[in-house]
Amino acid sequence: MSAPTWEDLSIDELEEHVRYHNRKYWVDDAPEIPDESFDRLVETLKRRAPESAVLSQIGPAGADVDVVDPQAEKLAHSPAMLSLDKAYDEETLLKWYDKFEGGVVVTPKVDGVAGCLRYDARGHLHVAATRGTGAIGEVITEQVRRIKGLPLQVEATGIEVRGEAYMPVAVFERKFKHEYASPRNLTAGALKLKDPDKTADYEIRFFAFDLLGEDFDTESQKMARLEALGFEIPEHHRVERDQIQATYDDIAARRSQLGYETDGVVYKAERIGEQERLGHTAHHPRWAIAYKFQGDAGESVLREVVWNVSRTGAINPVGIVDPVVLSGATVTRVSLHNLAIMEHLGGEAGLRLGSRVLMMRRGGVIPNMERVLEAGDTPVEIPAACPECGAPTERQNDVLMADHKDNCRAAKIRQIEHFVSRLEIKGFGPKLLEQLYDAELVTTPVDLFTLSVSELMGLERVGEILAEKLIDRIQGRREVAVDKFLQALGIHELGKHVSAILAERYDSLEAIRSIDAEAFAEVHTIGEVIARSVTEGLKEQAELIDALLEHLTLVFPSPAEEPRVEGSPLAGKRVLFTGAMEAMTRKDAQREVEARGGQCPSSVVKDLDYLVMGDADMERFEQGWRSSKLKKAEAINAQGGAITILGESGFLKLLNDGADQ
Ligand SMILES: NC(=O)c1ccc[n+]([C@@H]2O[C@H](COP(=O)([O-])OP(=O)(O)OC[C@H]3O[C@@H](n4cnc5c(N)ncnc54)[C@H](O)[C@@H]3O)[C@@H](O)[C@H]2O)c1
Ligand SMILES: [Zn+2]
Repeated sequence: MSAPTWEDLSIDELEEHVRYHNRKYWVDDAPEIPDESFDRLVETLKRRAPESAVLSQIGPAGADVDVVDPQAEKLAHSPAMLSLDKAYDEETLLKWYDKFEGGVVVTPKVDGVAGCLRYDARGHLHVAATRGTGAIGEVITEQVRRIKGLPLQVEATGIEVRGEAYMPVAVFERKFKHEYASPRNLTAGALKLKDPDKTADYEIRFFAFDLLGEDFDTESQKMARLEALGFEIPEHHRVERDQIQATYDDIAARRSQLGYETDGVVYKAERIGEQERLGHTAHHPRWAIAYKFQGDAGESVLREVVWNVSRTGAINPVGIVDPVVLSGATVTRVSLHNLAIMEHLGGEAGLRLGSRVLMMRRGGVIPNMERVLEAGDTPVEIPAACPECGAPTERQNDVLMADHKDNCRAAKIRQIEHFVSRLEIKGFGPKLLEQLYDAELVTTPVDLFTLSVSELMGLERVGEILAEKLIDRIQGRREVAVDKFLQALGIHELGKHVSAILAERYDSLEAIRSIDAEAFAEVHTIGEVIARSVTEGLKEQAELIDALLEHLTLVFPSPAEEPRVEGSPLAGKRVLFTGAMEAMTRKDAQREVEARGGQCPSSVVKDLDYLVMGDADMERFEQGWRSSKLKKAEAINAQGGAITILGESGFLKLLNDGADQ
């Protein structure tokens, strides 16, 4: 199957797409399409409209000056740090090769962040900068000093070294792969951290491949000199015309073993004299070219859409496509996420079977249907009933939902899953629950409480130790706070907030079960819809509730005010908790803060004093992970806020400080 095309776009549309994605990549650091797809897009524009002005605006410079942070200290590059010309086949490459004499040097194209390092007259690193717009970069000297293996002093005077900062794949896999899309974006982020000490945690490295300030006859000599000065250099091969394609094939074949991400192979004229003769355009040197890898993307045809009942009860589409090889693996199934996303993919006409589609592996992993290249003619049928239980479906905003019947396996498993998660009974993931359901050991939440060690041990991959642990956890939840219990019932609209209100206003479950919908609707923030859903839900679940009460004791909050701790450092402070802590629930932590005269706003506000999270999250935070709350707190601090970010241990210390006095 051929590689992706953007053939069906007009020239205006092509230009618009190029500009849009170029900005996403360079300004927002958040590309929406794989590089390969972007390169194809540019190629298509180049072929269809070689004179298009947009072609000369690609790259950081074309994304406007805001590539460079206006607040940052800047460094002017001289000569400018340019892009590379691109080739996608041997023919183009050979045409280029024939323009000069003396062969080429071939290196992998390192997919990182370009930068330059200047060493002063005594050989000390004195300034480092990003490529930025190519003409002007951001100074990142202190961050670059934290790059491991980079010489801070060299036996040379007044030189400039250029190359690529990158994150080794092993580091990405070990520390970041669950949280971040790509090592490249992470590298860019690590080099711009406000606190340069944190840069060290990213274990960034630097490949040098250019040296200014000394003269050489050949590219090979330059590489040898860089190495002698103590720089890490990428592997490089001196080759002639007949080896051009073979060298590419060889590097491509070893791509996954290189230890760093590469997006192609770079060829440079070996003789510096030839390089000077050829010169450069405003965009790239004429003496170098990048032959980019292909294969993470491919075309296929959508044949069928099947529907899965998801964990949330939504019925979601999965596309069945003609086999297509993406990054070396054959793909035939692709999640279409939900009804709205599926419809959006198909444009106005909706997604149709028989459509020619562009498939990609994002970040080389998860197959995704990127877009329809040519619409098919058979509309996808949206199921009128749940494929598992036959309950009628109905659209709810973006998803197809159904009021699943009692015998709907998927919906039942989901109900149990919700129950264990609200009761915080750890260890019961979806796989285990499916096994328990299919073995008819747990078909309702009540069954959990009569489950035995030997029954659990009969399941796949459950040994005695695990079985005992799991049973202990269930038995350890026989006393449960009433609000948790209410949430665990999985009644529509009876979530955290409403459960808390009920727990506070009533002191018995009987009272809660007999509340009057009309009266409840009057309660602040409740209203008619919620009141009706909750009261009806409690009636519908009467049987389940009765059965659960055979096993559970409900705990109501004690109305007695906790004694106030005087003189606490938390008095008058605003504290927000995020994520999970070990020693106490968030709610308990909030009570402790309030007992000390502090307040707990429900979001990151300007005058927040502390943002508190579990120690595990704190550790991740120190390694560069950022939740949206953390990002917001940092943004507020950047504008003069004074939010202290604390781990659980730090918070406990603050709590106890008060008690000491
Ligand atoms: N996904 C998107 O939406 C999107 C949008 C815009 C650009 N991009 C991607 O950005 C890149 C284009 O940026 P560009 O044109 O400025 O850079 P480029 O791809 O032309 O490459 C130039 C860079 O390659 C680096 N490089 C790595 N290894 C090298 C080696 N061995 N020898 C010499 N240089 C080496 C240099 O540091 C230089 O900065 C492309 O990969 C493109 O796909 C993607
Ligand atoms: Zn169903």
